[in-house]
Amino acid sequence: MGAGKSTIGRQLAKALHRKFYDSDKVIEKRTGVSISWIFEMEGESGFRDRESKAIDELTDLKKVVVATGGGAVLSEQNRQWLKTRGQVIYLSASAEQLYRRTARDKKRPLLQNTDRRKQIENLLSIRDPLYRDVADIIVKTGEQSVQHTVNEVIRKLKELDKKSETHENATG
Ligand SMILES: Nc1ncnc2c1ncn2[C@@H]1O[C@H](COP(=O)(O)OP(=O)(O)O)[C@@H](O)[C@H]1O
Ligand SMILES: O=C(O)C1=C[C@@H](OP(=O)(O)O)[C@@H](O)[C@H](O)C1
Ligand SMILES: [Mg+2]
Repeated sequence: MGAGKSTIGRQLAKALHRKFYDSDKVIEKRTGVSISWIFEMEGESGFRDRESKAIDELTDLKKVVVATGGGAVLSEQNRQWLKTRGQVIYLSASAEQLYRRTARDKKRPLLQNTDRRKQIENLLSIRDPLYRDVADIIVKTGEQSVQHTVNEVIRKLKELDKKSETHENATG
């Protein structure tokens, strides 16, 4: 949360002339209520079920950019879909950066009414290995501008394409 998936994802899609989908927004549009409301009515597990359905559908589309929610990697099935159906970008950030970027947040239920700093550190320590497990590329998001980070993602995606071309040529 606060790494920049929604912000960078939207700009990346623009730059690549692809359609953009944010799984949280898809869920909100579909249900007509907010993510917070879903957490309140159905608990986290109800939200995760809806999220998984959205991830399945969105990762099945071709030539799109998808931003997931930060907890999507908790599901083994979601990780499998992400790994096998597309290229996964891990936008990594320090706990301190995530803390600062979510300072005024009221929309992320997991960050409300809690020691936000501890919660971010805790979630990051559980999730960082999962993000690394699914990621094809990792891009650090620090103090740089959104545009800078988008350019960095595009550069690394090109590198990845080159690598897979070389591999294909070598293996026939
Ligand atoms: N690379 C970045 N540099 C500075 N601020 C950023 C960056 N990415 C996102 N932000 C800011 O951080 C906040 C959270 O970003 P968001 O895209 O909602 O993250 P996520 O979808 O990963 O939770 C937004 O206010 C956004 O403008
Ligand atoms: O990390 C999480 O578990 C969550 C992250 C949120 O999305 P962002 O990562 O876009 O904030 C949203 O899916 C929900 O509040 C749960
Ligand atoms: Mg988001």
